[in-house]
Amino acid sequence: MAHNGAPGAPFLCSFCGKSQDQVRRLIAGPHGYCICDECVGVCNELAAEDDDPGAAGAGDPPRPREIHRFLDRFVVGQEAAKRTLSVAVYNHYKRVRARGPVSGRSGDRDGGVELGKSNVLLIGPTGCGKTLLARSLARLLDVPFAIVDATALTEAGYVGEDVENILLALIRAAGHDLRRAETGIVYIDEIDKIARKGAGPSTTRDVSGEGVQQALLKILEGTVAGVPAEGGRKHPHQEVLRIDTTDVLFIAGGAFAGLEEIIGRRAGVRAIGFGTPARPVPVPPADADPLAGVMPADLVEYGMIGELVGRLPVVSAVRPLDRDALVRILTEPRDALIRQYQRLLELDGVELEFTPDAVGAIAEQALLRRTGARAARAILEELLLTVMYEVPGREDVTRVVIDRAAVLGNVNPTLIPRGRSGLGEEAREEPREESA
Ligand SMILES: Nc1ncnc2c1ncn2[C@@H]1O[C@H](COP(=O)(O)OP(=O)(O)OP(=O)(O)O)[C@@H](O)[C@H]1O
Ligand SMILES: [Zn+2]
Repeated sequence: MAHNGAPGAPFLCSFCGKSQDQVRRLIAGPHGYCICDECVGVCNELAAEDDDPGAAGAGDPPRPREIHRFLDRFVVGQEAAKRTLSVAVYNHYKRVRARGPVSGRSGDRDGGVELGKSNVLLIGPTGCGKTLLARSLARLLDVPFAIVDATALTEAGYVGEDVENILLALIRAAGHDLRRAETGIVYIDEIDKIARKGAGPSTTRDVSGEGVQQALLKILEGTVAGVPAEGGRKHPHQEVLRIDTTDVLFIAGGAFAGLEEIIGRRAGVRAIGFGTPARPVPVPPADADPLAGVMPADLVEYGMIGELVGRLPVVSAVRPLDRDALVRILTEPRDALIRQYQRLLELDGVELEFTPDAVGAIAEQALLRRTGARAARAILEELLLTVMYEVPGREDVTRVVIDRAAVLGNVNPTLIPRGRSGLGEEAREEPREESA
């Protein structure tokens, strides 16, 4: 290591040996050691790699079982989707590693075998964990994650956003580090809303969804895309970022309302087709998920173009959340909704307590709204509005108890003052009609 001891001698970087006039900046440390700006940069990169174990390159990708276990910490139920995603993600990052870094790649082949991408299509009702699954995967792998809405996209030439803007969202999520962006995950929400016009029950778009689907093909498959650095439309004077999407994992999600009927009809047609079937068509059990048996042809009939379906080879379904699942979502995950509000009130020095039947009542009310766990948040928000309004500044209140009656809106939550410990009926606040 160069040591800057000799008087009069030029200062040198102790790491690379360059002198002050060969670098932009030379920083002197104690005992005559120095470091130049270039070496600081290298050190930063090394440090970033160290605390970035999931990113492409270092180490083995987590095994499907580990991925599943990690997802369990954040997502309640949806076991089928977790299994499928665990395998798809494991295979995806295994392929990425088998090929090596994008920059040093000779071609897309590995020992002559084409390692195709396994982008994922997640179907199922709204608010049941599709986005959460994708987000949790990105968290596990420590890769950049972007959510984009398919309804905002248009094919080139129409008013709206070019599909390349999907990648801009990813680049931003990667802190404008293109190499890192190339290892990320993109969740494309509402993919069902770009179904072809005239097909499927949900055709609300004016601009042909088919064009958008076409435009998505290349990006999903893997291409070097040009992304306008400022977003919006491409124009000649704009800086264009080049990003290779070969290693980007795309997860598309959509509710596909009405798909059950298409699946059912297909299954039914086969059963009552010409002649009597030689063997009876197996009837799925009554409680089976109707979406679980989805075939590519069903998605095409729904209005997705075949090529796009082909580029989303891994398909899985999330199920509607039942009362039980909603109760667990409210209470179990690390950042469960009820825990969030408890923490919030803790900051005011107040303990927030829900009786078990109160949690059940919240779940039941949420079921009625048919927006999955999203409804639970809305209900809690409405329920706790009075509490969150009243409690700050009320030095006398130490505990708030929410029971079933409070959830059902018959009475206000019980505010328990200092010195009292039980659920005193006399402490219950009367529903108030505040005069302004
Ligand atoms: N299975 C689940 N486990 C835990 N929390 C869930 C689950 N499903 C939904 N949630 C909660 O509800 C919120 C909304 O869910 P999410 O965004 O995953 O819905 P989605 O299925 O992607 O719906 P959409 O297609 O409308 O975006 C999540 O942020 C999460 O808090
Ligand atoms: Zn140096």
